[in-house]
Amino acid sequence: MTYPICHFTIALRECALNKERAFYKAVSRSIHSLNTPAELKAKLEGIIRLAARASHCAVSLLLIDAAGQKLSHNISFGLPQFYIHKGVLSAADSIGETVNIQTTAITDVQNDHRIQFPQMALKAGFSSILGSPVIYQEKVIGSIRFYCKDFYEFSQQDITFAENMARIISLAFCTLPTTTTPVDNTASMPASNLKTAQNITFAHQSETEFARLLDFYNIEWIYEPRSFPLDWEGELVTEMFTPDFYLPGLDMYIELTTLKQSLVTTKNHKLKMLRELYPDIKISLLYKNDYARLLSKYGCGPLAQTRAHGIDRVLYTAGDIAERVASLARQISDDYPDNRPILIGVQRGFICFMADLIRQIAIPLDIDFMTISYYSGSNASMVRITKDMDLEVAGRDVLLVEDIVDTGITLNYLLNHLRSKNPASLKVCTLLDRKVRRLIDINIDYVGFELPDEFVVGYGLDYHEEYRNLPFIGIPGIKQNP
Ligand SMILES: O=P(O)(O)OC[C@H]1O[C@H](OP(=O)(O)OP(=O)(O)O)[C@H](O)[C@@H]1O
Ligand SMILES: Nc1nc2[nH]cnc2c(=O)[nH]1
Repeated sequence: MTYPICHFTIALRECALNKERAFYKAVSRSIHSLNTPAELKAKLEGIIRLAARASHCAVSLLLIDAAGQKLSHNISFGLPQFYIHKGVLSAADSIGETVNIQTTAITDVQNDHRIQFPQMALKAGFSSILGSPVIYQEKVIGSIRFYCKDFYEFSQQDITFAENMARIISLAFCTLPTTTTPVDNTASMPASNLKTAQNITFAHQSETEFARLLDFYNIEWIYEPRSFPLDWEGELVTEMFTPDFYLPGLDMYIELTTLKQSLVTTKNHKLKMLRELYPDIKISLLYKNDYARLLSKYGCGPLAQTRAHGIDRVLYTAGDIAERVASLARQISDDYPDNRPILIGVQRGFICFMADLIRQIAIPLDIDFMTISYYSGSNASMVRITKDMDLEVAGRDVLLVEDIVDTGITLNYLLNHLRSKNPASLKVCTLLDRKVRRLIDINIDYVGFELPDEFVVGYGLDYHEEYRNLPFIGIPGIKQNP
């Protein structure tokens, strides 16, 4: 099918008049891509990439599943892997563009009830989101979303751009046979259909390897996100430089280099020019051996890598954890200014968390421990205490510290036990909260991270007693025995 460009002149003019050439170029190029013989997926990837580059946002195409309930990231650019796989998004409870059939803006994701994974948005550093519905055969089939790092009041130009890109995506779907509805099927898609280092076409092997390392460590990256003009003849750009990667977490561009001396010399020259022309831009030229140095800034590195044998990917780096633990410790210090709480740890997974937490708490406190074990009762798994606390709890403020709350069975049992000892107050602090698996609804006062539905190890958590000493929390490659 061929789309005459004149159909879009109004949209093009709107963009051209309203905002930067970047929007105009992205709309124009996306329309042109519709008429190329490329496959649908390649066209959509191109359109999302153009939208991301023009808007300087991470951009994702989310599609609704066949049942009309679940919304999943299908093609995205600039989103970290943990954010893409963060868990099930309910189409009805999500930010609403797919239900209200209109472009929807959220300017502060941390304080908006429509955001289903605020912790993940916080970790990814997103502050504002703009979503516009994608309509196919008069039905909303998904949405294009723009994720901004800044708190941003989206302008009419941004909204017009999002709507135009959504319309172009709808038209791209028109190349499907008319009997097919383009619903999300990412759950059943092989992993290689998702955007990872495995399915981007990189120019060089070293870039593929570097992207895999970044994916492994869950470090957000964007491939070739921006070209910097370096030389001009009049208005015409005669020399450009496109760094290989941008790492939003470090606000740094990375250019990888091979050992070919001729290329290194040219790249060094271009980098020198770039630094002179754009002094605020941080860029590094990396040799292969420099990767480790860079990764160590994230609290991971060669040491962690060797110990991480069998880990598929890192969910929270040592740096992420340290940041969250410090923030929880600040909250706890503020909440118990005068009354020396007792922090109770539950053996054994709590060990790293509690050790780090108490060292960041700025008020006097006591610590104590309990050990529990599980056994099979007549028709269910039961918990029992094999080592109780040593300190007297009556009349004291008690804070129970857990590494993870999953079904809530353990916590429920422990809270009932502690309540019977008449503490003055009883609160719970957990590093990880996997709400999706909850069987007993319990209020948790301090939560480090809301965990997606993944079995995790590291930082005290084990799989058959392995991995407790990893400095990060990751997802093991093995399937967990229930
Ligand atoms: O919410 P629930 O489903 O009850 O699960 C939570 C429990 O699981 C973990 O312990 P685990 O059994 O892994 O033992 P460990 O602390 O010795 O690693 C954690 O420390 C909690 O006590
Ligand atoms: N190691 C580990 N222990 C758990 N206990 C309950 N959930 C988990 C988990 O995800 N990992």
